[in-house]
Amino acid sequence: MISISNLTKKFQNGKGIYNVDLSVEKGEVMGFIGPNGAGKSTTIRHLMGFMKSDEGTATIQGLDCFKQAADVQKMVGYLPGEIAFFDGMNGLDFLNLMGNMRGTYNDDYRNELIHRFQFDVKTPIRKMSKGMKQKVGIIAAFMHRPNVLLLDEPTSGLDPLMQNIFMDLVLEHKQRGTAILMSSHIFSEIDRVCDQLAIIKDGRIIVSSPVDALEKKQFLKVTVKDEVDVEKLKQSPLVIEACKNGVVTIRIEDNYSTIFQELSRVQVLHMETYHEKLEDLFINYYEAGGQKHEYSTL
Ligand SMILES: Nc1ncnc2c1ncn2[C@@H]1O[C@H](COP(=O)(O)OP(=O)(O)OP(=O)(O)O)[C@@H](O)[C@H]1O
Repeated sequence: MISISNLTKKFQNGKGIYNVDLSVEKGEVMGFIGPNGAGKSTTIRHLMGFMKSDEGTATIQGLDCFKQAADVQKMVGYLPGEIAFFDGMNGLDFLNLMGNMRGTYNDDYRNELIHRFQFDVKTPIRKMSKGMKQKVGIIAAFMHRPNVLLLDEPTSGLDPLMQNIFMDLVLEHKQRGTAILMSSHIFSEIDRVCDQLAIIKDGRIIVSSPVDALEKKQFLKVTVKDEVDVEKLKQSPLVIEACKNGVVTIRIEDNYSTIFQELSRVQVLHMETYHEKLEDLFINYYEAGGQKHEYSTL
């Protein structure tokens, strides 16, 4: 439904996006992450037809995002990173304006969303907090039940309760077959709702993978009695990820028998398991430019 092929846009300052390939199918949520200035919003703006690429194509449901921008913009639910509001409007005025621009109305669903987000539509936009403005943007993006949603940092400014309501909403739309591309800096949110993940850095996609396929390592942190025990473990066939102050971090790789065998040779004072979080995995990519860090002996 969302398809980007070899998309390249070079700004005069040398920044931009290069050879970006992405596709999001019906009923799929793709998390789009990367450091500040990596090119997430630029990619999403091409999908909305706001920018003409130097090379490559972006299509949504078969429509060319630049050449058929008006049709794309009517169809898609778009939440920009920063929403531009007109002066003097309240929330309801803005939602009405968006409905009129699209020419599609679903008042029952719009009211349901207003209720779910506990949003006071009468508040003038100039008096709204950042979170309230974000709620207006979310309702505007979802209220026509689009087949495609492009969400640029959607939970920015939302409190944890509202973040939960938002994620439930994303899961509901995914269930009904919506294709969703969502940029985010929040790893727990990606873990919870996304099927696919793309990491962009310096304008280039460095990882594109189903979230399930990302290898999340598991570790055993063992506190041993003394340096002699530490040395014994270092000399063993176990994969030692780190050693610090008598705490040895061992990578678990379905080698439980070996682990128990080797631990029986040392005096264990304390032991706990630890799962690598999605966040740890990403930080490695962010810092290493696509090269995963290997061992670190602290
Ligand atoms: N119109 C423009 N003219 C020149 N440079 C631009 C323009 N738009 C974006 N850039 C630059 O392109 C790069 C990518 O910006 P973009 O806004 O896409 O990043 P991002 O990944 O969305 O970042 P963030 O997480 O901070 O929102 C940045 O270096 C930005 O300064």
